[in-house]
Amino acid sequence: MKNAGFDFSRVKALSGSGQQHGSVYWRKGTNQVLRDLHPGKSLHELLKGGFAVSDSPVWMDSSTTEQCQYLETAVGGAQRVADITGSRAYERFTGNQIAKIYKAQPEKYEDTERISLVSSFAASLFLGSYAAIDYSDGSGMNLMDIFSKQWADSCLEATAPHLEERLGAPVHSSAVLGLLSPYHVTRYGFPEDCKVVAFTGDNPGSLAGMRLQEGDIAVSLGTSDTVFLWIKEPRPTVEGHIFCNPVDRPSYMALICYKNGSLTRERIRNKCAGGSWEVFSSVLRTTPIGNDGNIGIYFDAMEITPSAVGVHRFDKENTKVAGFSAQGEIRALVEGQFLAKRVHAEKLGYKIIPGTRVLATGGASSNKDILQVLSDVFDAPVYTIDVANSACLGCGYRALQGLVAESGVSFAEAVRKAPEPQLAVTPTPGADKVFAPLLRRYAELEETVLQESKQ
Ligand SMILES: Nc1ncnc2c1ncn2[C@@H]1O[C@H](COP(=O)(O)OP(=O)(O)O)[C@@H](O)[C@H]1O
Ligand SMILES: O=C(CO)[C@@H](O)[C@H](O)COP(=O)(O)O
Repeated sequence: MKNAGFDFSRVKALSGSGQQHGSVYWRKGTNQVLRDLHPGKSLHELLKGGFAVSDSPVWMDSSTTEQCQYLETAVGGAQRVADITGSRAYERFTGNQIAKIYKAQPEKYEDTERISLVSSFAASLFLGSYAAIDYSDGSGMNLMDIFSKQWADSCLEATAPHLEERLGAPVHSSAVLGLLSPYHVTRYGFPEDCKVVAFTGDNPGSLAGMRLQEGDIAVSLGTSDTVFLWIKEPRPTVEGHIFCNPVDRPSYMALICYKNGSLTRERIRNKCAGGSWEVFSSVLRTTPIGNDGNIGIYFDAMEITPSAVGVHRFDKENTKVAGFSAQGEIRALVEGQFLAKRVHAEKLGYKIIPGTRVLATGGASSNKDILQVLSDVFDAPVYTIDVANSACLGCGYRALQGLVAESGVSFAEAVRKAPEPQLAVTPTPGADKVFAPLLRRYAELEETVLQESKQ
């Protein structure tokens, strides 16, 4: 940005977002290094000795089943963990990752002064000291009570010793953390009074960027696929997650995450469409809605929702088949992925009503033919915003909100001049009748696959 001539002197506040659940382990003494950053040197050079753990775990890690089982047993069961933290114990959630590091590498845990999420790590670089974790991203750790918004003692105790001091107190997501570090003021020409607003997770950032309203459903088609909703009265269950809402303090967001998103679409594109999104799209345009009753469930990697693995194909009689034609495979994949999302969102209490909008974001939301299937399965219009990177845009909006939040201005008022989402596609007439029986069948077939996976 500096090379491109960006005028940093006009920046009043900044915020940001990071991939959820990942964790960074700062070595003892590094807070002082952050305070004394020399503007003549790069951050890479200054901080290269600053980490107790060199390979930070990210959300795709699923090696902590043992820690999850321990947490659920210690706290009183899966539903009890969900009642407190918004989610039952999940492998990628940060608390379980911390527990594994404590067990496998106790000397590294001992050498850790502070544990950040990816979001609060990035905020720390701008703040020039350890930045607090915000309530919304903090909800993805299996450590925070999402109702009292404090770390939950029972979860801390089951995770690792002296953890609270390594986490620091969480803050609300529009909190001003402090002024930008002098390092950036000198190096880039930011004003001295530029404020750093709490950073948050990529999905909460997207909720802000899409300006989600109650009643909307957002579908993010990034590396992971996620579905999220704005909710007022959360009832955590053992499926899906409840996070604190990043833009409205009394509200919450529900989130369902799928590991087999774009990477699985890319695999089928490579196998059945010669590696071309154009060919993949043309197949979606020319194959029949409902795929002649054929349904596919594609879990290349162990799925999160539900916890099952493998590729499962069924014909219109629900009989397992070994394969589909290349065209049938592409349609089965995309329809199956969206049938799953609607079935799971409805299980969480979501109702598709007249006026429902589906807001799509993430890399694959640039593909109109994929969005058409989404619209047909949900029987609702799909909207997109100008930029696919809604998490980033949302954090620009949240920086603005942070400047005015203390004077009681709501997020909606703060961003009222921002462009509205644009209508991308509407449902194909008659698609609702095709998908009504397929939704029931998908739910039953998924249950069968889940039971088989448990054997
Ligand atoms: N035209 C397209 N059709 C379908 N998927 C696409 C298209 N262009 C990009 N993608 C997918 O978008 C994904 C990246 O999305 P992005 O939101 O940038 O990821 P992340 O969630 O990691 O930030 C890629 O994995 C790619 O498969
Ligand atoms: O684990 C989750 C949400 O709970 C993921 O959605 C991550 O937040 C990262 O997603 P990508 O940006 O890699 O799609």
